[in-house]
This record gives sequence, C-alpha cells and structure tokens, in this order.
Amino acid sequence: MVRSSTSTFQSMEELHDEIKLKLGSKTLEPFGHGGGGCISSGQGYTTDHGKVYLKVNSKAKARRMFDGEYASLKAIAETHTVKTPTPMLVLDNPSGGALLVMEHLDMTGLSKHDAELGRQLARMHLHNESVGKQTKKAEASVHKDEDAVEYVSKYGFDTTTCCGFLPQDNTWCDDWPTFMARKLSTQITRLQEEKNEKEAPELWSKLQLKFPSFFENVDIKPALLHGDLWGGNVAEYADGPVIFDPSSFYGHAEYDHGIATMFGGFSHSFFKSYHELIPKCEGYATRQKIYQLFNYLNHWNHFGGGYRGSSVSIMRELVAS
Ligand SMILES: Nc1ncnc2c1ncn2[C@@H]1O[C@H](COP(=O)(O)OP(=O)(O)OP(=O)(O)O)[C@@H](O)[C@H]1O
Repeated sequence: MVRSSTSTFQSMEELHDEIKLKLGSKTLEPFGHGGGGCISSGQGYTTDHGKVYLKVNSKAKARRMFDGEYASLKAIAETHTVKTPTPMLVLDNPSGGALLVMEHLDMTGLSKHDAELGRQLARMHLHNESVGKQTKKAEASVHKDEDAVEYVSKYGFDTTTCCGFLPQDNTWCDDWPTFMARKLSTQITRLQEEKNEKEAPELWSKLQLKFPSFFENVDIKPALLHGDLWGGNVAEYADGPVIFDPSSFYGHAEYDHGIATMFGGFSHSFFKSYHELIPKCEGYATRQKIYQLFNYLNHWNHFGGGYRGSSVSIMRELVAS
C-alpha cells in the first residue's frame, strides 16, 4: 500500500501521472463504464500491475471521507477474515474534492457466498477478542513477539470515518453505551441545528435516561466493525464474498446488523452462519432498534425528511418500552 501526501495538481493529466508514479505503472487506461454509488462516482483502470478502481468525489471534505475509507479498508484487511479491495492511495483532486485508488474487483451480487460472508463477518467481529486472548497468553510467556497485533480495549477509531459523507466522532471511549449515545446525540443535534427539528430532541432527552438499561447483562467487547454494512456494500467475486465502502470503528458487533436489516440483501443463511459463531444475546432485538435508529437519523441528515417518520417512530417505541 502506498500513501500519498496532500499535494495538488494542475490538470487531470498531472494527476494521472502522479497516480502512475505512486503505483509504479507506465499505463493507466480506463476500461468499462464508469459507475459509482449514492455518494461518489467511480471508474476502473488497467495498470501494469492489474486493475485498479478510482473513486472520485468533488465535495470539499471528500479527502476526510476517503482517508477514513482507506483506514477502514486497511484495518479490515489486517484481520485476514473477509476480502475487501486493497486500498492504495488517497489524493486531492485538482478540480476539487479527492480520490481514492484501490484494487479493482469484478464483483457480482451476493448469492452463493452469503453463508460464508456470515461466517467471515463473525470472524472479523471476533478478531480483536482473539488478539486479546493471544496477548494474555503472550504476557504469561517468556518469548515476546515484538510484532504482535495489539488488542483494542476501547470503542472508537484512530481516524475519523464517514458513514455516507457525514463524519463520525470516533474519539476513543471506555464504555460502549456512552459511545453509542454520543453517536445518536450528534445526529440529533445536527437535525436540531440544520432542520430545526423539535420532536426528535425531546424524545432523545427521554430516551437518554433509559439508555444504559438496553445494555445490561451483555458482555460487550470492542469489535472491528464495517460501520455501513447495507446490502449495497456487500458482493461476491470469483473467490468468495467481499465487503467494501466501510466506515469502520471499534464497537459492539451487533451494530453491523442494524443497517443490514434495514434495506434487505442479507439472507437467512447469512444470519444463521453468523450466529453459529456469535450467538444472539438477551435484548438483541431492542438493541437492533437502537442501531437502526442511528442509521435512520443519519439518512434523515443526508437525504431529508423521508426518513423522519421511521426515526421518530423508533424513538417513541424505545421510550415506551
Ligand atoms: N474496488 C472496486 N472494484 C470494482 N467496483 C467497485 C469497487 N468499489 C466500488 N465499486 C463499484 O461502485 C459501486 C459503488 O461503490 P461504493 O459503495 O463504494 O460507492 P459510494 O458512492 O461510496 O456508496 P454508497 O452508494 O454505498 O453510498 C459498487 O456497487 C461497485 O459496483
């Protein structure tokens, strides 16, 4: 992986020359149709070392978004549990915004590898815990491994990551309910300030009081999360399942199921194989509402009032529970 500086370029040609230099490739030729998702556009290119995918966004804060995606892809890849495109470069774009260069994968919709993705996601969620167990064993041993991966004992991430294009406050926190309440609070404050919303803040002030009760009797260990695991961010390629476009942080493993169950795309086999490795804990269904609430609020902040009804009704339900 090659990380860039924050230099800017005079033209697209210069930008392409910079990418070629950083990738050590003489060629950089577009292929196929350009594409992209709701937030950014993208294009595949051939290089001397294989195919790469350039994800481009012209927003002023695109650099922060792509730095977060780069760090997330890297963290997931380092668990060796589930395939993600290898991130290569983040560069400022001369015409505004930024771009992310990553490995190109020929992806198709998730179908025959759905159960395998369930297993692999569970292994990714368990990875930090297993690092913790190995660390304890190593502490008791006389042979020290200087290169051993370190256990993460808090909730958060070293880099700001964006769910959509809005930044998530990943400042490290010792306690999951506090971290999760802060995530919700940030969304509510934005609605209050930017959309003059009144009812959601009132409901949140009531919900906050009972918030810790939703997490009683659950042993929550920090797990590396994808952070935006909707059906549009999972796929399969020739060798198995793929997850992409993450906005990672260390949090409660159940969090990744929140958005996964909002828009479909995940089968019974996916959840069955996941729960064979991480069984459901008491209170799972209620906590799913909390994790979905974050995503409804985040969609409301991104895309407008179409998500207001779902957000407010979940809050009312949780307040009354
Ligand atoms: N590494 C890659 N290789 C090949 N195609 C890719 C790659 N990354 C993304 N794509 C294609 O681009 C599409 C959109 O990608 P992505 O989800 O990263 O965009 P986005 O605008 O950030 O997302 P979203 O729609 O989730 O908000 C994917 O569905 C896929 O078809």
